[in-house]
Amino acid sequence: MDSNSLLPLSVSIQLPVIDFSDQTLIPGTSKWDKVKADVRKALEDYGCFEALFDKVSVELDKSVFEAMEELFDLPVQTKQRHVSSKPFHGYLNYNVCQSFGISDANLVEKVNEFTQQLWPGQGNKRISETVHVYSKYLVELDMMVRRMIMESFGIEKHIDEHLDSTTYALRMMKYTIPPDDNGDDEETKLGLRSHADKNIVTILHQYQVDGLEIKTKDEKWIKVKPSHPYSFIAMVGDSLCAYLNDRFSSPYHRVIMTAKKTRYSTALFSSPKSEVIIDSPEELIDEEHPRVFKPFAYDDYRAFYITEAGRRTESPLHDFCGL
Ligand SMILES: O=C(O)CCC(=O)C(=O)O
Ligand SMILES: [Fe+2]
Repeated sequence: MDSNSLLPLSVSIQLPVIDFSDQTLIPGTSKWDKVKADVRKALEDYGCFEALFDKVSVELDKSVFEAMEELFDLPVQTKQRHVSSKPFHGYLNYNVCQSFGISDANLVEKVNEFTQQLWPGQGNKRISETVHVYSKYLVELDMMVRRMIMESFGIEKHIDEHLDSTTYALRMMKYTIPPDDNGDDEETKLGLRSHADKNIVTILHQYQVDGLEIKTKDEKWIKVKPSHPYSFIAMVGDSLCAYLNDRFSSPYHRVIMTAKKTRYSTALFSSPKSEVIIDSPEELIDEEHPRVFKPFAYDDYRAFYITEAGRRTESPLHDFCGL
């Protein structure tokens, strides 16, 4: 059940912490294989894990934070100039959460288009560079994780095609402090409602202020307490679960604003390109693992998700394309 309205008590436990910082972490090494086994186990157990990744330096992290402060401080009419035809991209403002969703944030010209929308004529070179470099590093992390996942299932021959089948978007989010709630109305602390991501992999990062919660397989909400201020949460989305013939489940997660502090976060999403049909490789289909989903296009799945039926169901993926 999607328990938005009930907000049961959550517990603090540590997600598995996996270190991607090592420069010698390269495919084919024993270190790589060890990390790969940890990734597989964590994703089977939780659908997500905490990643340490020092390519994003303390300075870069600070620049991203400052860029977000500057962007969200712009007048609302300016922020609304960032528009997109894609759902959940562009500038959004819903309840306590505002967000900028930048398509193809790993491509410098696309980030420039974003800052040109906000500062017509001149753009903002500093913010463009910050967003672009940050996104490029997070893409590296996403690619390592996906490569490891595919190797762990013995589907190496599909890696290049799979990595090439996605695009990347960066979402920057600001959650303001919810209005006072008379103490017992938990629902007013909801920053982002419970959902599972629809894409391939999401790399989340929160700035100092906690709030992310993840639902475990036994239906307990875990408050995510990163072990390190610069770590990331890597999480699988429905499209990857479908591609892997249901070997992983995408975790339900939400944001609860209990800290009474403004919260900033970022999310890098890898998502299937529009023309790609998501279809499990035949290596993952056998007697023990019969085919679970019909092949589908991501855009059609997203279109289903924003319908009333898609929003209401607890298992949109199964309802949309389950066999
Ligand atoms: O702000 C966060 O930590 C979570 C964001 C999220 O789950 C999303 O954008 O899909
Ligand atoms: Fe999410």
